[in-house]
Amino acid sequence: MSLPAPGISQQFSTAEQRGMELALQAAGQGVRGANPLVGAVIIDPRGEVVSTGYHRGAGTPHAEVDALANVPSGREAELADCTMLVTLEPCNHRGRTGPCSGAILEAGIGSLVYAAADPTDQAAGGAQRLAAAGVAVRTGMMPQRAQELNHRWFQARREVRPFTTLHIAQSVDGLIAAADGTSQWITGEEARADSHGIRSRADAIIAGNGTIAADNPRLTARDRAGAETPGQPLRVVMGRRKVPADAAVRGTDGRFLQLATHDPAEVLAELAGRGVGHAMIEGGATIASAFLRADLIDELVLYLAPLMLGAGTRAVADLGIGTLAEASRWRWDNAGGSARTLGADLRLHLEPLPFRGTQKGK
Ligand SMILES: NC(=O)C1=CN([C@@H]2O[C@H](COP(=O)(O)OP(=O)(O)OC[C@H]3O[C@@H](n4cnc5c(N)ncnc54)[C@H](OP(=O)(O)O)[C@@H]3O)[C@@H](O)[C@H]2O)C=CC1
Ligand SMILES: Nc1c(N[C@@H]2O[C@H](COP(=O)(O)O)[C@@H](O)[C@H]2O)[nH]c(=O)[nH]c1=O
Repeated sequence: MSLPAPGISQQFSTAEQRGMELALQAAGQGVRGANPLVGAVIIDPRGEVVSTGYHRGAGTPHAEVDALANVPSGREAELADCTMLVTLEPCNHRGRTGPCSGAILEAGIGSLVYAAADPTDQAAGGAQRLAAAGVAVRTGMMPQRAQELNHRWFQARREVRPFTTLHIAQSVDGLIAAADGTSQWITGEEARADSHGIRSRADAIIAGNGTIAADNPRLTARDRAGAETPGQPLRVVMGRRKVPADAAVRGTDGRFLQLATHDPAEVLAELAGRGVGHAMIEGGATIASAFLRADLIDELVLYLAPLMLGAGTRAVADLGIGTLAEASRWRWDNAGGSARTLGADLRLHLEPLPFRGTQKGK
């Protein structure tokens, strides 16, 4: 069986289109990070949904495997007559989880439609493998929607750097520290627990030397009881002054790295070389602004606390924008929710506008 060239549209039934729509929605329940958002839906020959699945982040089952696990017991034998709609080409490699192409073959799915091709060398080739094994494989359905869903993840892959999340905990008047430099704590316990969730998923946490001097942070991922969670991220300090020997960020586990540079691209290249797929920037304002100026932030998680400081450190410093037409424009990111309350605070989730080719720093 030969595959159509990606992008060549084919005829798809209304039920298949509805299925892909549901798969895209399911994908949005996941979390952004080292892996893209992916959703999968299995429909039967009548067009009824048999099961739905989505990927919950690096290290958890892929969407196709989740959808297969959600097939109601007793219906497994029907899968040869069913179609799986998946937002990204099924992977073909064994990463932290097994290859999806293998799981699909084992389950006996008869037909598969995927929206976007997987651009990664290790993962690509899943469609060919399935087609070669006799599965009816089609693509060309909603490719733009699927590309846009993960547009910054695809960009990060193309640029060979980690997907990068900027975390900001600020007052309603946009400050991350008071006039005397104190900042602990602006956000409450619920919001901070959420931040630790991001830390625990990230492969590296980056802070600037200013934050190290002001806060002496540990930058570890901890649960609500204060215990370190398994698989700690690398703690990275960006700056030329040597981090003091007794700084908490050094820790004792060897997972500490100082990069004596002010260039965000250099930091991300170094981290990519060390296998970091997801980096989280925890401030302060100077390094956050440097990453923003270079258009290297893929996701912004902004916690807004109901307090005002009037004077202090602004969350973002000069971005080199002189007039409104040059504003750095973003959009609300629905993946995992674009706005929700966490205790007394608000959690806002944003992503850069897709395809903004004229962004400064590009
Ligand atoms: N509420 C929140 O979410 C957070 C608040 N904070 C607060 O923010 C404040 C610290 O912010 P800030 O002072 O901006 O410090 P930063 O943490 O951004 O560190 C700035 C330092 O990092 C080095 N550096 C790295 N990259 C660059 C660059 N591109 N340009 C210039 N310097 C660079 C320099 O040190 P060197 O001279 O060694 O090269 C510089 O002095 C503290 O008060 C802290 O409490 C911090 C994090 C989060
Ligand atoms: N002030 C502030 C944050 N500040 C961030 O947390 C760091 C302290 O980390 P640790 O020592 O590991 O607990 C600090 O240096 C800064 O990067 N985070 C938040 O979620 N809310 C807040 O109000």
